[in-house]
Amino acid sequence: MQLETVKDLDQLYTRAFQLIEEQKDNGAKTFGLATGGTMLPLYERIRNSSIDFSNCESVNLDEYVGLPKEHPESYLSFMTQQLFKEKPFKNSHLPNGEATNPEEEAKRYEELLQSLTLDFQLLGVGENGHIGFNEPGTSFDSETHVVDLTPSTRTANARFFESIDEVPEKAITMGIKSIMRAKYILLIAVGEKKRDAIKSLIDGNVTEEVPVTVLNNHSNVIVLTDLDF
Ligand SMILES: N[C@@H]1[C@@H](O)[C@H](O)[C@@H](COP(=O)(O)O)O[C@@H]1O
Repeated sequence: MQLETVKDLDQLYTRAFQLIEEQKDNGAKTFGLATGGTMLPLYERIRNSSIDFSNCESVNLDEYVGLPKEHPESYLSFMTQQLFKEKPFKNSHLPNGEATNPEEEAKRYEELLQSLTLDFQLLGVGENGHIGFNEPGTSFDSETHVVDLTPSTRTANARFFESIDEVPEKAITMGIKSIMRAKYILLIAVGEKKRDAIKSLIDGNVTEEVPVTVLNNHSNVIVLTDLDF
């Protein structure tokens, strides 16, 4: 794992953009994308650049279950607004959170992922160390599945909704194993709230209790953060 601390956020996102561009120039065709506040300045950078993804595919990590696609906080809406509208990919895939049978949908999404080669995966991290929506305790062998969101994750994400009651209770997420198949992973962690999660990652004690620590088992990970350790 390569850790890069960049104090200045403007420089941090410039570096993140540069790493994505480098991957694309090196032939990456399938990009795993992430949502969350951390990604907003990065997507803005991409929107304002001349990078062209029209020959690439994207797959997103996760989607809320039961939130209408057109809800502004669905991850499909987030991605459309922040990226796809201005920077379309040849195909963009997200789990369908409105599927009548979410378990079947998770299976379909996993099969789709396995039919692609995930060249690159962008990751944020939850305050409790979750990646995608793989909450603490998720098996490292997990593939795409339906999850019950923890109270701490629902509380953290409540800032995007009118009230916590509106935050969905379930989501479909790529599993830890699905994420670990990516050839190259870029994790971005900004702000003190992410300190405990990144500290656990750096300490190297790999445990399912802190999902992000699994990245110690991957040979091609870069962690970009504004935190000093
Ligand atoms: N499912 C997403 C994660 O993929 C993301 O990493 C996390 C952190 O979000 P933020 O960047 O807003 O802190 O939020 C959500 O739970």
